[in-house]
Amino acid sequence: MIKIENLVKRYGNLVALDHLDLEIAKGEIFGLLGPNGCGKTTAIGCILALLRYDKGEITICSEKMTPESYDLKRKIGIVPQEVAVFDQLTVQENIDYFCGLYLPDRKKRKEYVEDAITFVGLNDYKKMYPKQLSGGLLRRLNIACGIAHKPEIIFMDEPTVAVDPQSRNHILEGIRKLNQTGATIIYTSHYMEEVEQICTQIAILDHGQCIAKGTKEELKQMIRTGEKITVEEAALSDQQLEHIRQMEQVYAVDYQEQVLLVRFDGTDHNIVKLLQYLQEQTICFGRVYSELPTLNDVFLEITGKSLRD
Ligand SMILES: Nc1ncnc2c1ncn2[C@@H]1O[C@H](COP(=O)(O)OP(=O)(O)OP(=O)(O)O)[C@@H](O)[C@H]1O
Repeated sequence: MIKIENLVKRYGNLVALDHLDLEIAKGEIFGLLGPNGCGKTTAIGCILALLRYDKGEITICSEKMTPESYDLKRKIGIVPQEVAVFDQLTVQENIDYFCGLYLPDRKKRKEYVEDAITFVGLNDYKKMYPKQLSGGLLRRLNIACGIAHKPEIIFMDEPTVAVDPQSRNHILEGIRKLNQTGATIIYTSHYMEEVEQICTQIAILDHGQCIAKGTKEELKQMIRTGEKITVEEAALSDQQLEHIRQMEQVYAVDYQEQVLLVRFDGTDHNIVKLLQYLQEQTICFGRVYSELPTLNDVFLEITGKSLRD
């Protein structure tokens, strides 16, 4: 549905997109995940022909996207990172205005605007002005303005930044529902938990390049970490740490301020083996917990740094 080939975008000397290749199939919730400044917003700007680029090819529904591609634009909804609404219009009027850019038919528009208001849960606020809304409700209005014309493809650029947990869950649930009604969603975020929660395909970006792509399961299979076990308040000698390093399936051991973190290749029986060893050595310890790899581990293993850095 969307194909990006060899895309290069420079801002002066800075290469924001460095030969980026991506393909987004119809029906996906496609996550563009990466740290701040990796090029997510720039990629969206280029796809939507809002930004000129230096090199590459972008097609949407097999058509080249240009600033004049009005038929294509009607199929697309955009929820920008910064809330972009008119302060002098009410919630309802704002949604009607944005919907009207694509849908001239007034009667149909009235119905679509009502649907959008219900969809984002702003029924009690439709006569209010943006300045009267909380940050979370404003974000919901931003979404309603982007999706009211029922687009087939929706771009959402970090829609949950600075949003309270209740609105955040409402937004994530809404994205799933939009997808279930047939929309293809392109969702950018630097929150790996959200991307894991809702995205059916994920591309991890770093320095304007796609460093890995696949489903979350596929991405996690690309890395060595199978399981991470943390043991708190454990007093260990250097020799004991060395024994743990030598244990089967262990490939990395980190020990700081009495917190032991052991990474295992596989997922089988690791906790039992580790606890057995600690007991044999009569080592006292506090809380013990096991975690499966996250998308942050994928990013960490590929780039050597954390998504949160
Ligand atoms: N108009 C601009 N002029 C110069 N540099 C820019 C401009 N817009 C973005 N950049 C730079 O290009 C790189 C990519 O920025 P971009 O906003 O696309 O990243 P992002 O992944 O969307 O980050 P964020 O999550 O912070 O929005 C960054 O280094 C940024 O500083």
